[in-house]
Amino acid sequence: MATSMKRVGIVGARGHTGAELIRLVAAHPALELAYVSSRELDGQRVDAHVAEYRGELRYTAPAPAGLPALDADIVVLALPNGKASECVDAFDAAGKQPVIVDLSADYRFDPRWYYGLPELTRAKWRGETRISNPGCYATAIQLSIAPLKDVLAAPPVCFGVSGYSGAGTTPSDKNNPEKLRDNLMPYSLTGHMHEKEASRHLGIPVEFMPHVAPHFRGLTVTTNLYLSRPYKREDVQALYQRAYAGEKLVRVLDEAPWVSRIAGQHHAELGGFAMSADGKRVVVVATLDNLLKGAATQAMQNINRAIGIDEYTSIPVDR
Ligand SMILES: NC(=O)C1=CN([C@@H]2O[C@H](COP(=O)(O)OP(=O)(O)OC[C@H]3O[C@@H](n4cnc5c(N)ncnc54)[C@H](OP(=O)(O)O)[C@@H]3O)[C@@H](O)[C@H]2O)C=CC1
Ligand SMILES: CC(=O)N[C@@H](CCC(=O)OP(=O)(O)O)C(=O)O
Repeated sequence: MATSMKRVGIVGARGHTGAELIRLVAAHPALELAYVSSRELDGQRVDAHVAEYRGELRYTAPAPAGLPALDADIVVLALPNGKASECVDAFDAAGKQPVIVDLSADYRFDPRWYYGLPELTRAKWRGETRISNPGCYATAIQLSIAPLKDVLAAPPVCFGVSGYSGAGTTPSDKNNPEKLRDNLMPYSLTGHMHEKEASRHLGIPVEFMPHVAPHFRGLTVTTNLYLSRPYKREDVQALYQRAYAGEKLVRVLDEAPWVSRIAGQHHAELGGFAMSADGKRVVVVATLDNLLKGAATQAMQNINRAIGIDEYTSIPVDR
């Protein structure tokens, strides 16, 4: 084992996002797993559940108070919403300060935490080691709106459709394949957490209407933007191309992207740019894999930056 390897602990590693993180860490040249936690899989071998991981590690189920003693350099919290603070408090109480990346919504409104959506907030990082990872829809919404946010005549309206892995593994209507068959399930049509999150971080009000669909992974956000003056389609598209020039994980397309093409991919796609006849309304379509750019891949970008290595290490970015 190379001594320069940083050790990662994943708390909530049985879940969909935890499993994706195990894959990314397994492929990483500078990271190794210190521990992966799951109450349900306690004692079982990791390689029995995540084939990409090769090693002897088994899942364990430490209580939050036991986490600091496990001595990870980086701790990823992949727990349901509302569960992060007991872990964070345990590190505070023990006087330990690993890099903590929280995948839940718990710290997305806390100014003491860095909100890590690198393509939009990279310049705001001040060396914080507490990083709040954005929500999946909130990532797609912000990437869709950011290039035009200063020329809008009204709040953007975003229609979202997610695969059901977005609803995690705790059984509910939103991840029940029986109830989703031949169905599109609307929910939280006003006031969704990601509506508040995107509004807060863009600094403008955003309206968001989520739905969940029968596919497993990948989401689409279709956003209607009213513009304060007429634009030509090529000018809008050029604005997006400029905004994301050099971004390896954001691709600006001509046509509207399809969710079926983004499953398993690490980047987000933006396209469509359908203009109204008067040039004062544009519709932008975004897709991303909610478990990757919407969660684990974005967390890996944030971890890489926090430990001072290339942001894309271990993330496949081939075109
Ligand atoms: N799924 C997605 O697309 C995205 C999810 N997120 C966020 O990431 C986090 C994880 O999501 P996801 O992987 O989908 O969730 P899952 O439901 O798939 O996994 C949750 C994990 O937490 C553990 N867990 C569940 N309940 C508790 C509890 N009460 N106390 C301690 N551990 C618990 C589970 O393991 P065990 O029960 O075995 O201990 C499991 O490992 C959530 O906050 C989610 O909002 C963010 C972006 C996208
Ligand atoms: C389909 C589905 O249910 N999706 C989840 C979003 C997943 C996510 O990013 O959640 P957090 O903001 O909690 O991290 C939802 O709408 O709550």
